[in-house]
Amino acid sequence: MNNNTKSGFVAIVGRPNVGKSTLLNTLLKEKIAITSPKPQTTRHRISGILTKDNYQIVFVDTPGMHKGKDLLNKRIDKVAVSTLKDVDSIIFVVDRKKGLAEEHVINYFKGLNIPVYLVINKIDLMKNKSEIDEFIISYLGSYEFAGVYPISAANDENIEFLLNDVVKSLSDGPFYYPVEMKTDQTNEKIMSEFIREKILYYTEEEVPHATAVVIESMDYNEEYKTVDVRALIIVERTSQKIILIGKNGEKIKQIGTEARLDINKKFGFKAHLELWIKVKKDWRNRPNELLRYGFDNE
Ligand SMILES: Nc1nc2c(ncn2[C@@H]2O[C@H](COP(=O)(O)OP(=O)(O)OP(=O)(O)O)[C@@H](O)[C@H]2O)c(=O)[nH]1
Repeated sequence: MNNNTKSGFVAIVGRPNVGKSTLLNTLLKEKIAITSPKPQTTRHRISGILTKDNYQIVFVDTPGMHKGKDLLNKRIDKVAVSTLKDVDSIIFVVDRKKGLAEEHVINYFKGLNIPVYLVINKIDLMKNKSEIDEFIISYLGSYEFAGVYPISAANDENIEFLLNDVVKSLSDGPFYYPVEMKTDQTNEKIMSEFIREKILYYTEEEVPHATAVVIESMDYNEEYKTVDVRALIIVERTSQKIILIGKNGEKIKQIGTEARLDINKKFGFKAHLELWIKVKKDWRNRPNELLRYGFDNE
């Protein structure tokens, strides 16, 4: 490490489903945040750490901000907002022209006095340059952005322009984390998120958002390079449990198999995964249950 280092915290914010977690994974060139085509995949604050010779950026991937009604959604919004007060700059990700939802997020930038980079994501889905220009124009005038970056997070397109500018706005200072560290999430958290990602992928309608996953135990065997994981999947109703189990238990088996493969790849251990499903009525509106599943007032 040299003595002229720069470092800082950068929040990635935006509406649900715009591609924040995909961008984080692309910036880090590693999967640390789960993604899915369903809105509101990310529920917690996740840090991804990018360290190069002379700089370290701690990216904070926030849950998608929107005006939700239940207690869980209110907490998620609160997490995102409190994050903004603690960072050096903000990457604001959008995937459509400005509407009320985007206004809702932009309102939180006012008075912060830090650079906000406007990222127009998913340009691979746009027809031509004039469509991209229309997007940009819809945002001009609503806030003085430090820069505008049309990108494709999924295809790793134009990311370097954004990264270069983010690096320029870092302050001189020491690194916050050891150089080899890529995330501040615990192994339990990463595993439970891998399981939740498969649930999001394989279920529809109300099931994905009525689900929480908790790792109950995790036993490593260093000699044989194996890990026994026991995970609890919480749902709100018996009908949701039945959907998750699937015909002849096929759905839960598929979820378990795919999550296990992700865990093997990430940790280099051979995982044995035991999944249990439990019904907890209305857990998303019960403060004690939220605490138990890791949704504290972080
Ligand atoms: N075509 C295309 N799809 C993308 C791109 N970036 C992300 N996506 C897709 O958009 C969906 C949402 O991506 P996420 O990264 O989970 O979005 P998010 O903003 O983190 O979502 P929340 O966790 O709900 O806040 C996924 O299906 C991604 O594959 C992109 O550049 N192009």
